Amino acid sequence: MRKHIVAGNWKMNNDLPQTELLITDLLKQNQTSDAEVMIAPTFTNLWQAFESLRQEPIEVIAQNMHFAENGAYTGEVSASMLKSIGIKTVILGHSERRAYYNETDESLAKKVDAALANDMRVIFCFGEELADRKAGNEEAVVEGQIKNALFHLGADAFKSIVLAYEPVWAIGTGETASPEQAQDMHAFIRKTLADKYGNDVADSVSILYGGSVKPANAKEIFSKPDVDGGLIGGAALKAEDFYAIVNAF
Ligand SMILES: O=C(CO)COP(=O)(O)O
Repeated sequence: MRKHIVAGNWKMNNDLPQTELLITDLLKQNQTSDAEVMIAPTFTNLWQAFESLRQEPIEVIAQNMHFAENGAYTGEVSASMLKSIGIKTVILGHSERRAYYNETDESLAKKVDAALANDMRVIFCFGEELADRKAGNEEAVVEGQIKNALFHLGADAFKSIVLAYEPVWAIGTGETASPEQAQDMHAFIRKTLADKYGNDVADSVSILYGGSVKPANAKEIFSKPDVDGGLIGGAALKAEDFYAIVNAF
């Protein structure tokens, strides 16, 4: 059975007092589903969030990291630094990082290696832009992003990889992929994995959907057989909405 995962990507939202308030609200919610729940606050609040949730079934994860262990990389944070405060999972390759910070398949491959070398789990994000979909190139784009950043790995490494399909045109726009579009792409991703690594690996990797998931559409999206969870942006900033999504499984 693949794990169901619902992860909240808080992006550059919530200062420390707001982070504490939202965590207090999250802890008032009731979980009725089997999903693993994660939140990704910004770097400055990771330690506080981790401490507040140490005994709770909510994992605190990071939004990004550098591929180097340490050195002259002003403004960056390494895997071992994250690990030293208890963080075990990192989001890599978010489309905002690709678009605004020049992250490429090549730099992401190095980040994935650094995370795995530090025994961290990776939520690897990818997805096509609107122009790609309009041109009918969405599968080729997604396949390229996965192959270039991940296909140097051995099959065993996929125990520590979660995939997150986030079509860029659906992020923060209010426009979601239809449940059928999400299912079609997730099935294609699983087939791409199966062709390279075999069915055992393909069937064991959780594939999350991200892009304007809301309480109103989560149930239908999560009902699709190849959708194993969600990476949630805007709706993760309200505890009731986030748990309505967590409980949509
Ligand atoms: O980018 C996302 C999660 O990483 C999705 O953001 P929204 O849910 O705000 O569309």
